[in-house]
Amino acid sequence: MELRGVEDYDAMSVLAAQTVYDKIVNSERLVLGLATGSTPEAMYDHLAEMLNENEVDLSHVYTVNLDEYVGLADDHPQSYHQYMDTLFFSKVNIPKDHTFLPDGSAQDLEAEVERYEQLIASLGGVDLQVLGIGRNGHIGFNEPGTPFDSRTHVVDLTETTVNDNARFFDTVDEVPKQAITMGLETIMNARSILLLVSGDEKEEALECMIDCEVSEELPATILQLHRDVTVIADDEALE
Ligand SMILES: N[C@@H]1[C@@H](O)[C@H](O)[C@@H](COP(=O)(O)O)O[C@@H]1O
Repeated sequence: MELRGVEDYDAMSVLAAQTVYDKIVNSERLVLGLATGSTPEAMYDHLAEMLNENEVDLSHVYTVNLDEYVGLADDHPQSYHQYMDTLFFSKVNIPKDHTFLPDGSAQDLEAEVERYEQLIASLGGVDLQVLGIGRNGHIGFNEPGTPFDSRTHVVDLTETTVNDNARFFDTVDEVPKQAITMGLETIMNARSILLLVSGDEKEEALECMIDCEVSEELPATILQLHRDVTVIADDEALE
């Protein structure tokens, strides 16, 4: 695991964007795993700017997102579909039919998780997976206790996660209580992982991800077992 410390949120975002940019321009074909949440927001901004300034052709890029809330339609303002459209896809020219997220409004959720896992496999797996981390050490929406051999699945969100994400909704009651997420094995199958961590509220989760014994109770500790993880963390998260 390579740990790169940077001064602040913006420095983290620029370095992350540069890392993804380099991978895009140096690949003949690339499957990018993408994350949502507040952490990667500025990375998407910088990345879109770099790609547009240099008029980079993106026809070789495919994207698969980590997760989506259950029960929110694609056009719901707080759905991850909307997040990705607003913050990234609408700003760059990745072909529309190359971008994928789980369908949280699917009637048959079991069929949907199976479809999504198959889709990732049919793309040839993820080359570079961008990740954030929850305060309780979750990655994607894999909450503490999720089996390490999990594939894409439906999860019940913990109270901590529901409360943490309530800031994006009008009231906490509007936060969905379930989500579809790539599983821990799905994430570990990515050839490279880029984990972004910012802010003092993530300090404990980061410290534990690096130093705690690997345990299903602390999902992010599984990353200690991956061969190619780069962590970009800012001073507040590292202090
Ligand atoms: N499902 C997302 C994760 O993918 C994200 O990494 C994490 C941290 O979010 P934030 O970056 O807003 O702190 O929680 C959310 O629940």
